[in-house]
Amino acid sequence: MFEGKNGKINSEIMEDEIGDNHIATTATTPLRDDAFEVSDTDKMLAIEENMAQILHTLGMDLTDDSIKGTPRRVAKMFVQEIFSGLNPKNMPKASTFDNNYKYGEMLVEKNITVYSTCEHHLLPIVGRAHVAYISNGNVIGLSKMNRIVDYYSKRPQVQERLTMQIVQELQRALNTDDVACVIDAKHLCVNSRGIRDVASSTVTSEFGGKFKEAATKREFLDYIKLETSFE
Ligand SMILES: Nc1nc2c(ncn2[C@@H]2O[C@H](COP(=O)(O)OP(=O)(O)OP(=O)(O)O)[C@@H](O)[C@H]2O)c(=O)[nH]1
Ligand SMILES: [Zn+2]
Repeated sequence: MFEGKNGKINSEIMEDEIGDNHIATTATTPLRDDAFEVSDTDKMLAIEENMAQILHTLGMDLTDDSIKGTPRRVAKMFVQEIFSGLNPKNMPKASTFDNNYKYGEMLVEKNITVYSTCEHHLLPIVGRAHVAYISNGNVIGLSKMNRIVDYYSKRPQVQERLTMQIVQELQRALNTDDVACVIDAKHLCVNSRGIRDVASSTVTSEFGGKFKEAATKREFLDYIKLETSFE
């Protein structure tokens, strides 16, 4: 289930396999069919070579002490850090438990830090995700929600797809449609170059199941407005 198949990975494949269970798979990362045929080590070697070529083309002296390690550093950072969510081996285990205490209200995990990378310019996307679900018999470890956000963030992304992938993965893990996500993030490609609007941020949302209903949506949006401070 962790093999690439028609450019889809991990949960995207599983989503297809459970067929008409609940949601349509729409938010898939565009990957080549042979994306998993090259090892991480070989990917890093190829990226290092290409990055050295880019810096050389820009006129940089790659024998300089300060930048001679840069191609390798960038390759390692791409594969093992900022794009590590492309490798299904890094998919967090979404441990779920029975809802023994019969908690029946929504659970909101808010202010989850998002560090992602815009796939159009390869510049950072930095912001907050707010995720909620209503249990259908299962509950999930709180930190797993943060980990799922982090995993899908560590891909070249557009914010719309990131928002939908988080919801889809939680719907799969919790076996319910009743999941929602709002992301508010700054795109450095908008803030620091191009239009250079440093003030603007982008809000995206995905509301599944009961969260499409006005009262439930309102309750979620009200919770995420709470200013929590424990200092
Ligand atoms: N929908 C969407 N667009 C994004 C996201 N991140 C970056 N973009 C936009 O992608 C677009 C790419 O447009 P292009 O015209 O091809 O690129 P560009 O010439 O660099 O555009 P400017 O940024 O306007 O200078 C830009 O408008 C970006 O702001 C995202 O997460 N979602
Ligand atoms: Zn961009």
